Amino acid sequence: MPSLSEAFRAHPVHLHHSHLDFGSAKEVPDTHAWPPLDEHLSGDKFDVESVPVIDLGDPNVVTHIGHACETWGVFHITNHGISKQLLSDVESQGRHLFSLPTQQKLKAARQPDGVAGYGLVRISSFFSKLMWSEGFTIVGSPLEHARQLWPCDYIQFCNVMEEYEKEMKKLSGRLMLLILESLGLKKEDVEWAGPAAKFEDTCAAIQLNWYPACPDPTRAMGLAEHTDSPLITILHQSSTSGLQVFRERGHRWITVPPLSGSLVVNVGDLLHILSNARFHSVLHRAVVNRTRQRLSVAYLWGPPAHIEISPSPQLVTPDRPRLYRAVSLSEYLSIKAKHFNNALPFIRRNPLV
Ligand SMILES: C=C1C[C@]23C[C@@]1(O)CC[C@H]2[C@@]12CCC[C@@](C)(C(=O)O1)[C@H]2[C@@H]3C(=O)O
Ligand SMILES: O=C(O)CCC(=O)C(=O)O
Ligand SMILES: [Fe+2]
Repeated sequence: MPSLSEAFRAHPVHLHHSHLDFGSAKEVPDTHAWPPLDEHLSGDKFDVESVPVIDLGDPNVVTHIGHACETWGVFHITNHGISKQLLSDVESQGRHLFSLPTQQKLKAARQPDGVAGYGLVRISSFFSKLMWSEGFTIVGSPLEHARQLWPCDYIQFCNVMEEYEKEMKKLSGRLMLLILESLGLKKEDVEWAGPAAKFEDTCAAIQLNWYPACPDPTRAMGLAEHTDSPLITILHQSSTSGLQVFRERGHRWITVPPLSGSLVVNVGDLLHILSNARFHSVLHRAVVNRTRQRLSVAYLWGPPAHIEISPSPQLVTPDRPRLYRAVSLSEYLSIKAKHFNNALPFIRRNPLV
């Protein structure tokens, strides 16, 4: 999605990517010290409810997905068809990348107005403290950055990431059809789905996140709370937990444990808009661990950058007036680049109109 860079060109983020050497840190320095987070660490022990697990082969899959999107905005999927081998390959390529010396990784540093490359996540600019993580974003071909990282040995990384992108794209299209059905919509209702509703033309990014072990996890933040902007995110987390979702009901953070072989699906802001707020984009964050490092691989999937997404007319009723104006992913990302977690109100329509 090269046109997405337009969204960031107007809002360059000057992050100083040469940050802490996490491996040798004996304590959390002031630059990375967040207000104490004791609640998140007890998450697992006291969680009374858990994120739904949905078998994509279940005959009632559509009902389950609709219910999960409405009540949670996040769910695990099993029977998704992505091979264990591919998940393990993508994980080992991610580890390979983050274990490179810092100076080498910085050769592929993301530019201030760019989308792809190595560095701190873009949202870091909204916080006064730094996060306990490193990221690498792939948009389109990973070739250019992979060559900077491994001048003579980049092919395997590219092959694995390209295969992952291809499989995730197929799975996203499949999930989108189930999601549309759960909203009572037909594939014909979504013009940009293209012939045979194959969703050939879409915008996507792979975000590799690396969370080193941390001497004091109560004072550090792996990835600060945010919602994802596009339609859906499919997340593969390694065997170490860290992902948490905010539960409006109960007003607390719930840990999403890694379930071997399953993937986590998040509702993004554009799906919230398309569903006229029936589905909620889930607020989530990643916490860190005292002894274990953690890798996660997020695939963020949306419509072509300039296609306008608006609340589906079938979901607008006298009881549920249209809540948002139309917005493209590109425009939405530029609003988000300015207003971050407060972006949705900027496209909210007066409910009485
Ligand atoms: C398509 C995109 C969504 C994203 C910005 C991006 O251009 C590529 C990276 C994505 C990501 C991943 C980590 C969290 C996030 C908020 C961020 O800073 O970069 C998301 C962005 C998003 O969903 O807005
Ligand atoms: O690491 C995680 O579990 C969350 C990652 C995430 O939210 C993202 O990449 O957008
Ligand atoms: Fe996210």
